[in-house]
Amino acid sequence: KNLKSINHISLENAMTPALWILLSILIAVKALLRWRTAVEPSNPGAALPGPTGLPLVGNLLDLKKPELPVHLAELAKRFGPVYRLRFGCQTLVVLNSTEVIREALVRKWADFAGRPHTFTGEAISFGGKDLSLGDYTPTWKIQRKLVYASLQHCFKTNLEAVVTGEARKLCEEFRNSCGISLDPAHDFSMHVCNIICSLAFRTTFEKDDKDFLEIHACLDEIVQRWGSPSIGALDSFPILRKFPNAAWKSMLAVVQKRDSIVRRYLKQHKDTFQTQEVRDITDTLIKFLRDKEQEEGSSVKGAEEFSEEHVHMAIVDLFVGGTETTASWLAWAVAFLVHRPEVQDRIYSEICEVIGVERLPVYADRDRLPFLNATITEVLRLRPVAPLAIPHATTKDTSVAGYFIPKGVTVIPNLYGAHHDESKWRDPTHFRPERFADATNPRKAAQGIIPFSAGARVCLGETVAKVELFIFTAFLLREFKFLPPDSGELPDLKGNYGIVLKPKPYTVKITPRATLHA
Ligand code: HEM
Repeated sequence: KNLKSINHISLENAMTPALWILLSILIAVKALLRWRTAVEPSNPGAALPGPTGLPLVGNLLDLKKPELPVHLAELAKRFGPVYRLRFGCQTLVVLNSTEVIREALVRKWADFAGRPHTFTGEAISFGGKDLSLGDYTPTWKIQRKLVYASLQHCFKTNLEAVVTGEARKLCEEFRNSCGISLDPAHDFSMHVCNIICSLAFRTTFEKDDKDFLEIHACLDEIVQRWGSPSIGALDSFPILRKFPNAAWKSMLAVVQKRDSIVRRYLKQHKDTFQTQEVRDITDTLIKFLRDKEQEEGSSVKGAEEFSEEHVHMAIVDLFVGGTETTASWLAWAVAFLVHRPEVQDRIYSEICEVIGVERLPVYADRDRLPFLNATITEVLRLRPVAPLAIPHATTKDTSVAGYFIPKGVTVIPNLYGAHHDESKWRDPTHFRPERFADATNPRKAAQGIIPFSAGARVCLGETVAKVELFIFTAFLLREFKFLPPDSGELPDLKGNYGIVLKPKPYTVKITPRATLHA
């Protein structure tokens, strides 16, 4: 009867402002209830503290902050070292201290070894066949073991020679540019990329090589775009995938270009690492796993799914992981050293005293150069180049610091936050290598940082990176002094916070130290 009478009321009369308000409230409440059930199917992180979010978009405003790791560290001052954020249909748990990160990633490593399945991640990696973005599956374990075994093989056979060769070439180039104000970022990228190229393809790029510029531009663009909000939103708000997205379309075009370059390289360098050696190692590894599992009476999990695409993506990962990170670290090291020339002088004196001028530094010298090591550690602390690591996902219901964390939740280890924890570090924002050099136990002090993350997903290139950081820094500071450019402008130490934390472009003047014999 009521409905009938409503039918007789004209639309204009019915839609009075009061009715509009009532309807809007009803829609908002319904959306809020729906959103809550979607985000917390079993009311998981209810006990976890965290900032209040807006309906539907949750903590989007927090996650859009330009200096995200810094902002997340600020939130930890209010909510403690473990808290949650909500974003669309996702709940994120942020870990902000060395203790909670180690508890999760080391003590409960298997619980936190997963990666979130994202629409964008799967689209750029042949459906998740990626080493760094792939979830914790039996096939992923084979992929990781394979790459680890290959890198260990390189490490034992020719890593130091390859790194030394590139450090020598870099010094030669800087020698030719002495007295000129220049931006060293491009040179760092090229020589570090050449290390990966030497290891993977047994070939190197020449300066300004077209292929190098192309692959570098592709990977740089993918890393930059992937961190952008317009692409990130596709993972959190599935509805947006139905609408045209120019940024996503052009990112897919770059991914295609990346794949065609890598494919071309895989074809061109048939008899090197990624083909014969990788296949040999894969075969040996799978045979080993088969034998082992046959003994135990079950088949090798994941071996059937292992494909060429897993090798392809592993090579892409080595390029991305191995170029952007180390090159950015070198650029940060020089930027900080220009601000503190007396640190450069102290390292130079240490090298002269321990190694002398007759021979070149070798990796075995590292324990005898404590101040150089302290400087490397301090740059890793202040500017962890992967400040939020790569998002992890819980593989089962678990807990951190007593808080319940359900299966399938995205976990962000804020390495930057852990390295700037005021309860741990005095003057955490200041560049002071002395904090490690003058510590009673410098080795123990250095254990307070986790720039390579930890546990099942610890950086696969950590050993390679450590050789690179030591050899490059020792070679450069033994031969040159880095000064502000003629304009006198010091490098900006704030940086651009993307997936990789890079310094803003700057220029320096490189001057030779003294006549060296080696
Ligand atoms: C200063 C240098 C470097 C730093 C600070 C660094 C740091 C990191 C961090 C924080 C992660 C994420 C770990 C996690 O998700 O918890 C990572 C992952 C990774 N890194 Fe590095 N990295 C560096 C250099 C390298 C190099 C030289 C390579 C290759 C030769 C490399 C290859 C990788 C790979 C393949 C992964 C993915 C591992 C996985 O998901 O299992 N990295 N790195």
